[in-house]
Order: sequence, then C-alpha cells, then structure tokens
Amino acid sequence: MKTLFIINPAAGNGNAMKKWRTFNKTLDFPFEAKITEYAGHAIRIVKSLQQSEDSYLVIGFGGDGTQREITIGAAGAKNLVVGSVAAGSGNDFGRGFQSFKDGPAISDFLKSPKSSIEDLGEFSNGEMHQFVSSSGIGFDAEICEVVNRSRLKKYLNRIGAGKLVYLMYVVLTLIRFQKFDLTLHLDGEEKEFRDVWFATIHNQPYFGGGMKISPHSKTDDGLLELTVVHGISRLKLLLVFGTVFSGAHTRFKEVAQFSAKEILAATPHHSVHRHVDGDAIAKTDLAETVTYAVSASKWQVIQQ
Ligand SMILES: Nc1ncnc2c1ncn2[C@@H]1O[C@H](COP(=O)(O)OP(=O)(O)OP(=O)(O)O)[C@@H](O)[C@H]1O
Repeated sequence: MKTLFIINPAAGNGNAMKKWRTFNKTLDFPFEAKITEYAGHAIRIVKSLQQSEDSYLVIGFGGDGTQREITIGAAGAKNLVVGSVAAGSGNDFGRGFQSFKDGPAISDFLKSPKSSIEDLGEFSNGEMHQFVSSSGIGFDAEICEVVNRSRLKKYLNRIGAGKLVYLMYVVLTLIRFQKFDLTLHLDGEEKEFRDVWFATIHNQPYFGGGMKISPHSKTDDGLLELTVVHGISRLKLLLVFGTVFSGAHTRFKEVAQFSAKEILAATPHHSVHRHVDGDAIAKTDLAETVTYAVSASKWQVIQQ
C-alpha cells in the first residue's frame, strides 16, 4: 500500500505547514506528499488516484474541510483508504473517525492495514454536495461566514491570535442573529419550527471543535441525525452550549433531535447561512427545499 499525505497550508489558521515540516521528519516509511493550492484541490488529487492500479492510504494533514475533500475524492473507490492527522482548527473528523496520533501509528498501520466502510452525507438543492461530519444552517454557519470574510482574522493569524477573532464573532453574531422558521420532512413526516437558531445534520457525533452534540450518531448505520435548537433566549443558548461537552444539552426542551434516512428542509421566510463540514457555502434560497440523505457512495477509513 502506498502512502500519500495531502497538506492544506491554509488549515489551522495557516499553521499546518509549519506542523508538517516537523511531522514529516518523524516518518520512517516511503511516502508522497502534495500541498493543496486552492479550495477543492484535494478532491481532484484523490479522484485521480481512483484510476491507479496501486492501493493508497491517503492521509489528510489539515482540518475538517480538508478531510471532507479527501473523503469525497475517495468515495466509491476500493483502492483508497482515508486517514488523517489533525492539523486544523476544529478537527472533528478525528473525533468521529479513527485518526493517526503520530508517525509511528502510521508505520504500525501500514504493517497490517485494516479499514471499515463508512457513510457519507449528501444534500441536494439542484446541485449535489457531500459532507463527512455535518452540514447545517443558521447561527454556526453565519459565524463561519463572517470569520472567513474577516480582514481582522488575517491580521490576527499573522500574530498567532486567530482564535480570538472566532470568539469575538461568536459574541457579535449572538447579538445580531435573526432567528428563522424551518419546515422539515423527516422520512415523510412534517415538522415546523419557529425561532430557530440552528439546525444541523450529522453523520458523526462531533461538531464545532469537540462538542458531542449528536451522541447517537453512528457513521455506518445508513441514517442521518438532526439537531434543531429553537425557541430559546440568548442567555439560555449560552447555557446550552456550556452543557454540550457533557451531553446534558439533549435534556433541554429547546433542543430537538431526530434520526431519519431522508430529511427535507426549507426556510420559507428567511435566507439563512449554511455550512458543509464547517466551511461556509451559499445561503438558503427562500424557494428551495434541500434534501439530505446518506450517499450511495461509501468510503473506507482506517482501523487501528
Ligand atoms: N491552498 C489553499 N488556499 C486556501 N484555501 C485552501 C487551500 N487548500 C485548501 N483550502 C481550503 O481551506 C479550507 C479550510 O481548511 P480546513 O477546514 O481543513 O482547516 P480549518 O478550517 O483550520 O480546520 P477545521 O475545519 O477543522 O476547523 C478547506 O475547506 C479547503 O477547501
């Protein structure tokens, strides 16, 4: 089995490259390495390996956006197994799926490679998008969007204070966020929610950099889970966030959770920010209904 590392220099607030330069000195096996040059590049790199006669262990060296791209590129391929080394900001991929903690762990894996077959989330709004950990709309997606656009972020990253800007925008967004109405169809059953802060669809339990928000999610059960946080004051929302790490958030009546094979979601009165695996994408369109489901293309992740 060949090994390819894919390094995203933009991950971890621009620190992934520095981490890679130290990390690659610890590797005692042959490997190839490619540095991504633009968003979406990792999908192209990994897709091109699908034609290879060799089998590959493809290891992402970045965060959740990088792992999403690698997984999409590897979906459906029998000769590709996905691994990861956390070098991003949130790194939820490595919490929900197995990942490598260091070079010797990769070395051990290569001596007797094992993998498992996993689900991939998919949503369609005319265009098809895929996600590996979660995709959602609302408060958290708006934070992703404003942080990405921020000029202050670039400046603070340079002086090593990138996390500060995130915290600042959480508070700002909390003050100015406009709650929205949400209409859902869960395997055909209709549900309406008012005053929604966010709704997130999960393939795995972790979200937002270590919050175990969807404790019942399993990565290979052919189902997606949905969390809707609604009808809650700003102050109580902060309290709920404080309980996510222990799992106690599921006891609040304002936190609704469901499992379904197919989820249809519409925001008929508001255009709302969206994310896939923590990366902001275009806002919802008032006229559209988005369909979420598990993709038919499965993928393989390492087992240690
Ligand atoms: N050379 C590049 N320049 C700019 N963006 C890139 C480049 N290569 C990849 N990207 C994009 O950078 C985005 C962010 O990377 P990633 O999500 O891996 O890191 P992160 O945001 O620090 O981590 P996390 O998502 O775990 O918080 C990815 O979605 C990817 O498309």
